[in-house]
Amino acid sequence: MGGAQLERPSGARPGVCVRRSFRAHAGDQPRRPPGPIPAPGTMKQEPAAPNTSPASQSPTPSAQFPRNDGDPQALWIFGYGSLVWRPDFAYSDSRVGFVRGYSRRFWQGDTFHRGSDKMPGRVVTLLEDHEGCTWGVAYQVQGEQVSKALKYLNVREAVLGGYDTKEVTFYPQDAPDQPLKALAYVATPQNPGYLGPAPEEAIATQILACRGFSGHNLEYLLRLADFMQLCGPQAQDEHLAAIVDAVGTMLPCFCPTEQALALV
Ligand SMILES: N[C@@H](CCC(=O)N[C@@H](CS)C(=O)NCC(=O)O)C(=O)O
Repeated sequence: MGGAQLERPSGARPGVCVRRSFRAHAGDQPRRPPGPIPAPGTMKQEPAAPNTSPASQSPTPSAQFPRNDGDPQALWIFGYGSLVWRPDFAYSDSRVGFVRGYSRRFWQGDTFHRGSDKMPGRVVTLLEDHEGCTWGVAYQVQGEQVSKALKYLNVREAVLGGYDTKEVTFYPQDAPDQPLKALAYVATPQNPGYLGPAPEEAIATQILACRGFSGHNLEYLLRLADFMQLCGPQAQDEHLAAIVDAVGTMLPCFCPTEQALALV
């Protein structure tokens, strides 16, 4: 099942989360992710099944069950990496928006989905950052969707990915004055797959070289860059853009010129 089929945002956005202070990168140039890659599949939205109490849900590894007004039995799940384009669980509603106080970093190793034991790929996690802002998609699950989603994500994110759960405050892009409590999957430095910081050029090299059961690590990077492009110019992620930039610089080395391909 595909992931986010997001409508390209139109016009100015009421909900803007812009860094309070721009941290220039050495040799910083205006950067743009590459042109759009084939859009991900359509989102799967199903009518919610009758409510079941969250107490009967499979336990989340650590965060409490974030409750919101309205339907306290519903759960919002915040995705900021592959969940943005491939949630692969049934949900009732979805919103594009952001969380404050976190920055997204390609600092988590992945030996299953986008890498192997010998060549771990790099996927994203959230880094606590007072000035940070991370854009993504929040999915609302209700009724029996809750236990199914948590059970699925526990395997995909926690067991296979090393992620733990954390409660975050999500600001919908079109209603930032009505924030929602949501569950996010975050890879902390204590998990065995954590790789931590590296120069963005080194991260780009690793991404170009790795693939796993869910596909190439480059697809993971470019689908995320495509999502950020859809969010509009106010959604900045300098770390992501720097890695995409570095990949663009290196790709010619991986793509022989016509001359090199000329038959002798
Ligand atoms: N928890 C983040 C990152 C999730 C993520 O990328 N997790 C990896 C596990 S290592 C995954 O599910 N990959 C599936 C894929 O690459 O298609 C999110 O909310 O999107």
